[in-house]
Amino acid sequence: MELIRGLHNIRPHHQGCVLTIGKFDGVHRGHQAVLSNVIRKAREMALPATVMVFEPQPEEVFNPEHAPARISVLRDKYEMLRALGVDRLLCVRFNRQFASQSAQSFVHDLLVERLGVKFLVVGDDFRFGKGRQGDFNMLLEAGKRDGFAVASTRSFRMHNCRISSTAIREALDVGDFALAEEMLGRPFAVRGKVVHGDKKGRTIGFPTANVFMNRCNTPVHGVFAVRVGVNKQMYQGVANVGSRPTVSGSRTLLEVHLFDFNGSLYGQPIVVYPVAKLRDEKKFASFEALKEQIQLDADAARIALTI
Ligand SMILES: Cc1cc2nc3c(=O)[nH]c(=O)nc-3n(C[C@H](O)[C@H](O)[C@H](O)COP(=O)(O)O)c2cc1C
Ligand SMILES: Nc1ncnc2c1ncn2[C@@H]1O[C@H](COP(=O)(O)OP(=O)(O)O)[C@@H](O)[C@H]1O
Repeated sequence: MELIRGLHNIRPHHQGCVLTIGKFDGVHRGHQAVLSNVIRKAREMALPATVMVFEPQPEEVFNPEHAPARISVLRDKYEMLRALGVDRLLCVRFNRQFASQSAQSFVHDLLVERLGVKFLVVGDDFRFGKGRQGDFNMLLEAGKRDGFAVASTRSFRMHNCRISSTAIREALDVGDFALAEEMLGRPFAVRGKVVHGDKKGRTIGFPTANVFMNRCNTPVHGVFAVRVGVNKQMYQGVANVGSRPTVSGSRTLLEVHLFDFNGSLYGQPIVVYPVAKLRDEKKFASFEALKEQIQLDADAARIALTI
């Protein structure tokens, strides 16, 4: 899959595509259904299946305090789209200047002139351009004029519920990882590289591999029983996602203690699968009290992992 990073990297040979535009946060089963239609159409028309995403996402620019947590960071999205068979990922840098262009110019200058779209798939509630003035009907009109077809996606339902990134975030928030997995079509995971911390964990018998959380914004918070993939091996463990109020931490970290493991993980990529939520993070009166609680968490995690 080709990654086109920014509009300035679109070249004349990128003319002609079957295109879909969206956030694709989580690349869940609803997204997967849309993408498989895009790919089928692209193969039929002998054109590249192209996905346009915005980075950062519009809410993160306009309303950063209230932007929803990401289910998948761009890197994970890239991997999943590639695995599904998408040919090109166009990642548009979203900022106020980009957002201020008119709906007409977005369609005509970008979609038609530069990308040469022949078939466009968007949700029927898709809005775009300055003041969100562009909508599905405007795309249909433009398509008649400029020679491209437009199709809308229908909601993908499961147990009579619409699968959505919001529904998945809600499931993750309450620790319903089985439901999140059903909607995602794979288990939810947090990935990252192990960084150095304060070296306090080892002094209480719980060394923890620390991973920075992207954008300090994650859909899971608290203490979890987890499975951890390191170097093609799976371990069990207990993890905390939070800001560590007891030791006056600030930025959000994932910290994971692996059971029955003794070695160095610094610099290694790890993948952490939460299995059960044990409790919320809290501030303890002393580090000693926190240590006692972590021992209880570890015991509870071992039990949760055997069920
Ligand atoms: C299972 C588990 C639960 C934790 N719960 C909390 C908590 O409730 N509150 C808190 O302030 N820190 C919590 N922590 C974070 C500890 O403060 C942290 O692991 C310790 O300070 C060691 O940090 P270091 O890895 O940077 O040395 C938890 C850590 C683990 C592994
Ligand atoms: N069972 C284990 N679980 C997690 N990390 C471990 C384990 N055993 C050894 N380590 C190593 O110890 C480091 C964590 O020790 P810690 O004292 O908490 O230091 P830091 O503050 O740098 O995370 C990990 O990054 C990893 O390299």
